[in-house]
Amino acid sequence: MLEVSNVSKSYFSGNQTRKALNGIDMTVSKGEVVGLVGESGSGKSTLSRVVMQLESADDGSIAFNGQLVTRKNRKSFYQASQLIFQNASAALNPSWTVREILLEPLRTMKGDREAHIRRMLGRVKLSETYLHRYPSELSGGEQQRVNLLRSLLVEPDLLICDEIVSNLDRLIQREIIDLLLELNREMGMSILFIAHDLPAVMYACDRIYVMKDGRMVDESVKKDGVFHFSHTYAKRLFDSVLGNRMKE
Ligand SMILES: Nc1ncnc2c1ncn2[C@@H]1O[C@H](COP(=O)(O)OP(=O)(O)OP(=O)(O)O)[C@@H](O)[C@H]1O
Repeated sequence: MLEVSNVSKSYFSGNQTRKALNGIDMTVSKGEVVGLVGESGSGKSTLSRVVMQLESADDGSIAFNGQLVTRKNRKSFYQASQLIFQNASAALNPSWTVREILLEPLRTMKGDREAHIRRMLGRVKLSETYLHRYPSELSGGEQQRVNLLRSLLVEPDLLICDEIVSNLDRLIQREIIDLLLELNREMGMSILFIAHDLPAVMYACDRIYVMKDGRMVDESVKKDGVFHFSHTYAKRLFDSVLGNRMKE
């Protein structure tokens, strides 16, 4: 479904060039939940922005269902693929009600948009009473549900979640992750789950990529609930949490 091939990206600042992405290969197949981890600054968010064509790659290609994704055709890609960020409150327009926020992505939809929203509210376990509230009247977890729902309304095939549970407490984190997994099972939606929280990634994902200094250094598929890494850095990273897993 999503195929990232040999993608590189450099930034220039203060007379210096820094390679944020260095020959990255990554795939996400239909219905797969894939994790992307790595220390701060390893390039995870840059990769998600390049995939979404919010920034251009210097080299390499992004393909979705066999079609090359470019800045020119990114609008049609956005029907099939959605990106959500960590900071839900910043992503939601504070002067709009939840109803207005949710109507916005459906501007071009034909048919009963309000009915579609009411149907989808249940999926993220919010009631209709929330429709008239403003973002400031919602808890962090509720804001992230609205943010998530806004992305789900267009029924994407792929959801890229960039640190979406980082600011939430453990219980709410678990609720949001379980919600994502339910959507994955029921709608067959693929998920690229970018996070620092290794126990959460190990719990949620079928396969995990590990990035370091702009390179993809390791990859592992979950077998009998366990991941096996071979790269020294990845091993060290995951060994430190083995006794501390988010229990299924
Ligand atoms: N707009 C930019 N201009 C210059 N350098 C940038 C820019 N965006 C990112 N970088 C640099 O690129 C590298 C990768 O950053 P990126 O935000 O992708 O890392 P990350 O793995 O997502 O980190 P974190 O986990 O802290 O969010 C870092 O060295 C960062 O300083």
